Amino acid sequence: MSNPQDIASTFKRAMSFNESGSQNAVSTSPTQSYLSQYNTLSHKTSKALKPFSTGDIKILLLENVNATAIDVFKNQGYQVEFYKSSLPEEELIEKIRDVHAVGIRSKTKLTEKILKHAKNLVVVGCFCIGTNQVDLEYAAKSGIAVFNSPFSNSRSVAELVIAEIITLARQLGDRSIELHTGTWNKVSAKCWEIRGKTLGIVGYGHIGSQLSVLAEAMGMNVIYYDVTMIMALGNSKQVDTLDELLQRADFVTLHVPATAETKNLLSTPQFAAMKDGAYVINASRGTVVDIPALVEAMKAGKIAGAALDVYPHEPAKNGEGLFSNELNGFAEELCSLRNVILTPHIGGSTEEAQSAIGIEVSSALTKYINEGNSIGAVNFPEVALRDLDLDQANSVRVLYIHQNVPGVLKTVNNILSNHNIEKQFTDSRGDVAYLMTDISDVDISDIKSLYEQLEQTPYKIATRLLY
Ligand SMILES: NC(=O)C1=CN([C@@H]2O[C@H](COP(=O)(O)OP(=O)(O)OC[C@H]3O[C@@H](n4cnc5c(N)ncnc54)[C@H](O)[C@@H]3O)[C@@H](O)[C@H]2O)C=CC1
Ligand SMILES: O=C(O)C(=O)COP(=O)(O)O
Repeated sequence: MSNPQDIASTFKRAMSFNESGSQNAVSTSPTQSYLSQYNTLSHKTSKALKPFSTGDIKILLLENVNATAIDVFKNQGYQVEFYKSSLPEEELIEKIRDVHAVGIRSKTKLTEKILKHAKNLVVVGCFCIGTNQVDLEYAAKSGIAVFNSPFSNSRSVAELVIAEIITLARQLGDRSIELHTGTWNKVSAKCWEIRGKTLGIVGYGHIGSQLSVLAEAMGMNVIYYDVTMIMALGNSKQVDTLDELLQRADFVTLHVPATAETKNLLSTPQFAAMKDGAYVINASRGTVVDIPALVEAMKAGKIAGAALDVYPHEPAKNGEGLFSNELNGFAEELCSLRNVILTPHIGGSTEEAQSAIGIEVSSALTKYINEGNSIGAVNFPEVALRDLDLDQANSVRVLYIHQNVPGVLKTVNNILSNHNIEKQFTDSRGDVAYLMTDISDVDISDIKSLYEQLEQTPYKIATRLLY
C-alpha cells in the first residue's frame, strides 16, 4: 500500500484558480494541499465550479470509523467531521450536502433519497465488508465511486464463529447467566465436543473459507454450499445444494451477502430440513435468517441453539436495545429462549480489524480524491494511470465520468486535441464509463476553458481536472 502522505505530494504543482479564473499561488506548507482541481458532478450546483485544494476537501465520518482513518485524512489536510454513531435521516441529509467524501460502516443507509442531496459528493467509503447499505447503482450513475474493505475483518468474524460453535455446543451462555444470577447448574446432558461434528458453511468466500481452515484444525468435518464453484481448502467438500448441506450439518453458519436471493435463506422449510438438534449461526446480515421461523423451530426443539450477530433492524447507537425498534417484534421471544447467543453486530469489531480497515479504506479514498485512481471500487469502472509526470511541463490529469454510449471518446479527444495526450485509459461498468487522460503542454490560462468545454459535452456525468 502506498504511503498516503506520499499521494498528495505526487501533485506538486501549487496552483489554483479563484472564481474569476486568475492564477494564485497556493501555500505549500506541510499541512496544506499541493493539489488543485476543478471538480463538479452533473447534478451539482455551480458552487462546485470553484476550484479547491486538499484543504478544502470535506470528509464526513460516521459510526466511529477508526482513528487511523482520521489520521490519514488529516495528513492530507482534509477537513474531517467525525461522529461516533450513525445519524437520523434528516440530519444525514443536512450533513451530506457539502461534503466530498463520506465514510460509513454497516449501519448508515445511503439511499437514492439521501444521495440526491449530496451535491459535492465524489466518493463513499464503506469501512467494512458489506456494501448493501449503499444504493450502488444510483451512486455510480451520479458519478460517486464506492470503496470498501474486502477482507480486513474476515479473520475476526471467523474467530467469533469458532467461539460461538463451542459456546453453543457446551451451552456456555446459559451456564454463565445461571451462575451470574446465583444458580450452580452442573450438567453434561446435550453438551458436546465439536471434534468430529460437521460444520456446514453457506457462502465460502473470504470469511467462510477462513472459518473452514480454523474449524478443521479443531477436528470438525467441513462441508460448504456456494452459488459458485470454489476450491475446497484442506479436507472440506463443496456440496451441490443448500438442502444437502442442511441435512448433513450439525452446525450451519451463514456467510453470504445481503441480496434479494439471500433474503430469508433460512426459513421454516430449511429449519425443517436440518438435523434434529442442529445449531444455527448468523454473522452475515439480519435479512438472511427468518428470525420468527427460527424462534418457532427452537421452541419445537428442532434447533438446539443459535448465535445471532446481525438483525433486520439494528439500533443506531450503543445503549439502545433490540426492543427499541418495534419492527423487531420477535425480540422478546428470542430473548426468552435458552441457548441463544445474541451479540450486537461485533463480528468485525476487533482492534486489529478496525485499524486495518481505517488505513485501507481511507487510503483508497485519498487515492481517488487526489489521483482519480478507482482500482478496487465496488460500483465503478476501475481506472488508474501511473503518477502524473511532474517533470513534464504544464501537465494536467483529466478525469471524466460519462454515460457509456458510443462517440464520447471522440468528442472528448477532440476537446483535448490541442494538447499532447501522454497517457489515456478508459473502462466501463454497466451504464457508466470513466476516462482518465494525462495531457501536457497545457497553458495554465487554458484550463478553465478546457474544463468548461468538457462540462458541456452531452453524456458527461462528472469532470475533474488535477494539475
Ligand atoms: N457480522 C459482521 O460484523 C460482519 C458481517 N459480514 C457479512 O458477511 C458477508 C460475507 O463476507 P465475505 O465472506 O467477506 O464475502 P465474500 O463476498 O468473500 O463471500 C460471500 C460468498 O457468498 C456466496 N454467495 C452469494 N450468494 C449466495 C447464495 N445465495 N447462496 C450461497 N452462497 C452465496 C458468494 O459466491 C461468495 O463466495 C458480507 O457480505 C457481510 O454482509 C462481513 C464482515 C463482518
Ligand atoms: O464488514 C461488515 O460487513 C460488517 O458487517 C461489519 O460492520 P461494522 O463495521 O461493524 O458496522
